Amino acid sequence: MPCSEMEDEESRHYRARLNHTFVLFAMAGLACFLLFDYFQVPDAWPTLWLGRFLLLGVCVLCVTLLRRQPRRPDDIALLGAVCANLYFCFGATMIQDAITLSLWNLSFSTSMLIAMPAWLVWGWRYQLVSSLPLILGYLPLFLWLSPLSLKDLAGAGGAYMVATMIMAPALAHARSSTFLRTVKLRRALEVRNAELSHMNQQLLTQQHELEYRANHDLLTSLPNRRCGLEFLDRTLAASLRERRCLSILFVDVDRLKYVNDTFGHPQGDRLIQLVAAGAAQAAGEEGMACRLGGDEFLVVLPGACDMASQQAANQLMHHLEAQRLEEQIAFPVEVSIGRVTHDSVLQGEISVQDLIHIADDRMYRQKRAGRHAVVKGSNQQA
Ligand SMILES: Nc1nc2c(ncn2[C@@H]2O[C@H](COP(=O)(O)OP(=O)(O)OP(=O)(O)O)[C@@H](O)[C@H]2O)c(=O)[nH]1
Repeated sequence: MPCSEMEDEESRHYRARLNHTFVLFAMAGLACFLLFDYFQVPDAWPTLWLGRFLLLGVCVLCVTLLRRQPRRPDDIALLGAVCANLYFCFGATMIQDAITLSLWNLSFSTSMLIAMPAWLVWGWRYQLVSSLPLILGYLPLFLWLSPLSLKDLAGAGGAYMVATMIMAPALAHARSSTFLRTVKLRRALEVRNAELSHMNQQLLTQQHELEYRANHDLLTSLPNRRCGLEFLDRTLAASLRERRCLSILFVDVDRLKYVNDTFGHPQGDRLIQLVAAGAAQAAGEEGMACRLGGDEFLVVLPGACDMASQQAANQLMHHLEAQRLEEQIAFPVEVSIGRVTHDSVLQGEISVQDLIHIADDRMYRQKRAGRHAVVKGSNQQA
């Protein structure tokens, strides 16, 4: 829905609500003045009451129509206001004394001056149309039907009434333009807020993507070197503190260059991905496998002593062999693994660098010894 239409829609709903409240208030006011008619205009109260009840009927009709969310709620309120002002003109002609006429005039003028601009959001034209019966009808009717003179009328709030008729449209205009400006600003604010939250969402998505890229290797989706070493650092510290075992596997793909050169780089990539999947599986739920770079991987096994780490290494080798057979891969899917287990109870402190260095060394020893195997042991066996 275009912005301007939404603005109209919102403004209309708001106007309908205000008009509805205003008519209810007007009804309460009309009912309260029944006693005024009875005591202050004893000769004509039945006629005034008849008029008041007719007017209350019109108000009920207005309320009913306003509740149906009409397209032009101001027109309905205008109908009520015109009828009320007509009644006011006729009622004034039935009053016999100047004091009561003053009260009558003041009550209506005040409601026009204060109540209407306070409750309704009318442009000056509507306000003017509503006042037309007063402007055009009051004086002729008064001169024709009232027993009082023009002098009495002048002393009974006549000047105040004239001032009211001039000021009411001006007040209505000021109120209406402020209201429309507020609606427009609120709508603009909502649109801007929606844009900002959309942009925020996009930024969050981008931030997550950047975080992922900063911590992961895109070819294998494994954590990258930095992330893996951070994990090892934390895990080693926890193992030393809790006096638990910790094992790592330094995994290097065998003959990747040969696979690249003979079967092409995509197959080389595939080999790397196969090893990565195997390493992740061997790491299990508690551990972590990361790609250190090129064809090197690190598997961190928290809590794994010698036997468990040997099992993990074997699991990796078997996984690769099984994959090769299952997918009928023509090139070798093999790795050399340098395995280190550190038992903090028996061996005390060790640094991450030393741990990796030992594992790396063992892996190279295996390479030199003919590849595709695990060099095993605790770090003291190095
Ligand atoms: N396809 C592919 N090749 C890579 C990637 N990263 C590194 N390489 C290649 O992997 C090869 C690694 O060579 P080497 O270190 O000699 O290792 P190798 O050929 O596996 O030999 P050994 O480790 O001795 O068995 C190099 O030719 C690199 O260009 C990669 O992401 N994809």
